[in-house]
Amino acid sequence: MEKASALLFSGVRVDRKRFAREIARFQQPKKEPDDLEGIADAAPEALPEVKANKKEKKRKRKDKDSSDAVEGFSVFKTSESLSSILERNALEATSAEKKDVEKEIEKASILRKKYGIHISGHGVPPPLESFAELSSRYNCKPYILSNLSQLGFREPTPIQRQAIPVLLSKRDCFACAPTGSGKTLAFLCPMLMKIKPGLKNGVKAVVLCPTRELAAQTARECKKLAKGRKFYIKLMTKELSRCGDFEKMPCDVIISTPLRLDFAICKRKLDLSRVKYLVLDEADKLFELGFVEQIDSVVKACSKTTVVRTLFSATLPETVEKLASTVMVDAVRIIIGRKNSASEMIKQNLVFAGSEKGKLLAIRQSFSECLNPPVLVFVQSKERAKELYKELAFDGIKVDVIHADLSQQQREDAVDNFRSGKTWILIATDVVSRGMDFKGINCVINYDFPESAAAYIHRIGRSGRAGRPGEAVTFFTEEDKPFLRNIANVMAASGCEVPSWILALPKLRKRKHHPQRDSISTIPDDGAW
Ligand SMILES: Nc1ncnc2c1ncn2[C@@H]1O[C@H](COP(=O)(O)OP(=O)(O)OP(=O)(O)O)[C@@H](O)[C@H]1O
Repeated sequence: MEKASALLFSGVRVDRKRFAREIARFQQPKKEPDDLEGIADAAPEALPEVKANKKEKKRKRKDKDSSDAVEGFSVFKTSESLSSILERNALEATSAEKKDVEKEIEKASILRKKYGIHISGHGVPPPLESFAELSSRYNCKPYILSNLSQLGFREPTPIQRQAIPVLLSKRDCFACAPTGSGKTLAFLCPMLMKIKPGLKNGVKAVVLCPTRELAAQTARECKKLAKGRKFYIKLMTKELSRCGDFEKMPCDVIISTPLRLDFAICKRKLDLSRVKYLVLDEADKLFELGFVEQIDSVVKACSKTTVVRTLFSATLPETVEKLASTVMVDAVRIIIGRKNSASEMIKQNLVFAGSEKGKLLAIRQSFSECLNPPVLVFVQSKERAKELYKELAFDGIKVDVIHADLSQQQREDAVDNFRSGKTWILIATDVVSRGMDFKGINCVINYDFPESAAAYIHRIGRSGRAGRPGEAVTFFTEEDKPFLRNIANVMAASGCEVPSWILALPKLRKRKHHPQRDSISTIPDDGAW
């Protein structure tokens, strides 16, 4: 991660000469009563960071949007929240006004408690009580409310209640909420409310996702929410990134993987200097080494001083927060429930299968006894995905497979067929473990033990979405045993029963588990058949 940190944002710097006056202003000591609010509401593990943040220099951006592009990140921004109004008007406010504001703060605090919302950062705007507040508080255009209603979304989910007001007040934001809890809408809704459609001003918003499938899904969701307004929402396809004429093409929102966007920036001169809104979805994945250079390039290209940067994921390790905080300005941190935990809607089980052969027997037996499609089966590599597919297809089950060796069209078909019910069982590598919203998956089977607790949380999070119940079964063999504890901790934290001997296993320093496994085959290795 250190190497990543050195590489990432290496080109970023603030023009100190140019912003000398502002820097001097913000270096002056300033009373911050709102931090107390953050501490009171913060999740227990967030507290040390809140304290640490207090010691940091507070940076603010200019009040008004400015199209001035600087190389690097800037600097000033003010959010007009209740708490900052309280601070500003402390002296003049009448006692009646003060009481009103105090009441509002208390109301916000009660709402946060009710929905398990933990925040840190100063001057955090109160959560939404309902979607109707989008218009009463933020002047939301009717088309968005009408689209929300058509999508059947009656109430905001907890992450939407808090993240939408934070992003509408133009604050940078780290958001961590369970899988299937509506994070996509939490960043798309304020994004569409904040930008204006039209040919002028080029690209206004960028959403980065780690896989093409997730980028395509997010683009579709964005179009649904934007229905009725003439937004140009572009999914960055391979063809577009290689041949797109971005100077002529109207484009308000780009949704892309890092590689394709970086390619378009470098080779097709895609101009992102007027982007107002940058989302890194599945941020912890994007901050892994393979993506770092491309993320750096995109972040630098989004050079508008007032760009709002936001990171979303169901798992946000501290290392990622630390790295990202070097580029975030005056950010708000939102955690729903417990940080880095699995959705409580999923019933989780561990199954000892002994050996690789035992796993094949166990999955066959479970499908023959009770197959309740749709079922998603994860394996650790594309080779193993192909092997398991051969075995199960031979059993005459409606099974399909998805992995990185397939063409784009084959991957899209696999996803579509699974969504439409043509495929009952989808065997997959981790290409679809994050973000994919396959509605109504009944069971996720971790045929191969996941490489980490984070991978486990995302994989099983393909079921139990949007308040529906789900189930997850994880096979383990002798060689997986030393890694059981990490997963068992996640299970216990979300209320599942775990045998005590597993929780008593020694802690492991090694985080990732990628064992060499025997191939998946019914044919014995000794060739006796
Ligand atoms: N307010 C809402 N009311 C009801 N359903 C909602 C609401 N917001 C989103 N949903 C639905 O919840 C499901 C999960 O949403 P989404 O895919 O955004 O989850 P997520 O938190 O991003 O999950 P992941 O961490 O796996 O990416 C989707 O089917 C979405 O349509």
